[in-house]
Amino acid sequence: MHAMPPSSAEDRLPPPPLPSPGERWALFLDVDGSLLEFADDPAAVIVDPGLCATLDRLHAALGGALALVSGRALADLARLFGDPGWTLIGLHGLERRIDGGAVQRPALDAAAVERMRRETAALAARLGQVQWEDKGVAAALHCRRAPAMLPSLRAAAEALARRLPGYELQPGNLVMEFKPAGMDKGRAVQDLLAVPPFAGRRPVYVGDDLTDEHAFAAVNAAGGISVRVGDRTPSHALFTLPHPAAVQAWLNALLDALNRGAPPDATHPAASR
Ligand SMILES: O=P(O)(O)OC[C@H]1O[C@H](O[C@H]2O[C@H](CO)[C@@H](O)[C@H](O)[C@H]2O)[C@H](O)[C@@H](O)[C@@H]1O
Repeated sequence: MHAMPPSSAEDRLPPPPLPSPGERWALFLDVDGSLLEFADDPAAVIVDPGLCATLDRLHAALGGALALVSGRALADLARLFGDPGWTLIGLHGLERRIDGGAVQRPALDAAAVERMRRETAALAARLGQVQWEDKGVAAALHCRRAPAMLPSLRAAAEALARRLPGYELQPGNLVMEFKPAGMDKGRAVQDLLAVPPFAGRRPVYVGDDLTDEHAFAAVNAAGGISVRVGDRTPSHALFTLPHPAAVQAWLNALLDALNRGAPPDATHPAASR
């Protein structure tokens, strides 16, 4: 990732703009902590049907150029959001379903995956009060129920990661994640910006966590709009919103602005829904 900027100006970040007339945006949205409030248990987060309806309408108004970009597995995103037609990026960029197409995921070394699963589960059991989240080829060790555990969790996870070939650590909000090495949300966003329906549009990325910094840097380099949710510093983001409720309000304002402007891209099937 790019080096983090100094944090001096972070608290004075402005709220994100709305599109100028005729401006074509591609919208990338992180999930936990950005669209959704945190919950103690990752399986317990709630998705308001009103949010899904807003995202459906934005998907149409943006000519299909809407993606969720998450650390969750694709199957988990589909469970939460009702298997939508929007582009879904899971496991920090590793799993992809672009524009309702086939699921793409790389082949991985089965022995390395199995070892990661076994050793991360054992670490969680050994530490106690740490929740092991099974994400198939990735795993997350959560300490939201015992935040004081974070320093010892981080130290133990860093030591384990050094012994797990093919894996790297992704720190997050009261979590240490083990993910296959070499992929991040920034690369995923860059890849999407090269293909329809995202190509040729101005990227806009909304996210809250360290994993989103990769995407902020990629979006800034492409002349886009990076929006940090909350007040975590330092950050590459150029704009900010305080919490998921403010994100949802901004998404509704964005939808209004798009509907007042040019009609949606009629070449994309989402436009006729
Ligand atoms: O990239 P995201 O969509 O933000 O996903 C990042 C991780 O989010 C989830 O963990 C976080 O949210 C949980 C539910 O609110 C919370 O309990 C946990 O403490 C947070 O770290 C998810 O469980 C992970 O798999 C995602 O990678």
